[in-house]
Amino acid sequence: MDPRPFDALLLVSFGGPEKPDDVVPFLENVTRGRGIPRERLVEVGEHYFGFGGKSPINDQNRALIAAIEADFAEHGLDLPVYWGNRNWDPYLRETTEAMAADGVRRAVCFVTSAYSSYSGCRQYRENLYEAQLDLPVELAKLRHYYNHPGFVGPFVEQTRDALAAAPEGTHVVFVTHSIPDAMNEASGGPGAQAYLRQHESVARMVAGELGHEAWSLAFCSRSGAPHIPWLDPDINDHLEELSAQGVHSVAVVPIGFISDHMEVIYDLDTEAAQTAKDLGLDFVRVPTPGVHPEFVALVRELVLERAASERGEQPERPALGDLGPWPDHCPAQCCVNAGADLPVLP
Ligand SMILES: CC1=C(CCC(=O)O)c2cc3nc(cc4[nH]c(cc5[nH]c(cc1n2)c(C)c5CCC(=O)O)c(CCC(=O)O)c4C)C(CCC(=O)O)=C3C
Ligand SMILES: [Fe+2]
Repeated sequence: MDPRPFDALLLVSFGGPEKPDDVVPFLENVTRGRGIPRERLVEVGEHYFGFGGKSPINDQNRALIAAIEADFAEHGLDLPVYWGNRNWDPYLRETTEAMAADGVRRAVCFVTSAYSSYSGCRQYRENLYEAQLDLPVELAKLRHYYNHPGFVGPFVEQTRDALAAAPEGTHVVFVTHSIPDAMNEASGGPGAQAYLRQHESVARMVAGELGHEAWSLAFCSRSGAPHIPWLDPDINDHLEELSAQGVHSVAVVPIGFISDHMEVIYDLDTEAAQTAKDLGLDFVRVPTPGVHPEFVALVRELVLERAASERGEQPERPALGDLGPWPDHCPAQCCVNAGADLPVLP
């Protein structure tokens, strides 16, 4: 259990409002310079207000950190765990300042987003670059883990359980966050479409593992202006299509999310569930990894893998499916956002 050269783990996440007064400033943080229409912001604000002005994401990160600390202790891994967000308190910069004051010099970063995209990867690398600027703390971001057994395994297990309790002929709909087509094109490098390919690979793996042939991939949480193309089909349109094709039962598997974010509890559990109800479709939503022990163990395994790699060893790099393990460092033009040229963590 040798974490050297690292002396801390930093959990890096999105952040979310804790109370009604936080909602508008949070949305302003998220959308600064992102060109999101006003109507969309009002609508998304309503989703948060509908849940008491509180996002589930912060409590989920607190639970994940507690589970990681327990797992580290159980395995004799002596590494303090810190937490910093892009859009809400505790902010990344404040956390790295606290880390510097505590004497941390080299921290490994686990980001709560599993796939390649500007929003889920490069933007975090921009944030991490800024967070460590002029501080004596060096940060290292862990590789993407969408195809790690500790991420895929819980989906396989929990989809199997859901199907065992669901009617014969249940169609599996894998769901992730929609992103603009252009963001998908740029993900993983110009024209690489890593975001879509990675999700297709995970969906194929889970369905293949279960020997389940009736499945598809759909998207939720589209925002942006209507004339800009985003990945589709939208989950609600897709449910209508499935119903028209004679499907009478669906299991929705949110492979794009590591825990039950607002997108999951609103866009899937509230909105898509209502669409299914209106169509007379049986609807079950499969859990996200959350604090599943295999997922918690993934964090430790990735930390030790990267530590070994930094020490010049050649650790095993577990990866399922046909895309192979993502490298420790993203390629140079990975997930570039059109128009922006901000410095990033290597
Ligand atoms: C790929 C992706 C992930 C990665 C998956 C992951 O990290 O898990 C993610 C995570 C999240 N996104 C979140 C919330 C929001 N995202 C927004 C806007 C956007 N997201 C986008 C994509 C993604 N987003 C995009 C392309 C936009 C358009 C603006 C832009 O081009 O940047 C907006 C603005 C309003 C709206 O447009 O919806 C909000 C409020 C929360 C918190 C949820 C909670 O509170 O539980 C989380 C974890
Ligand atoms: Fe988002």
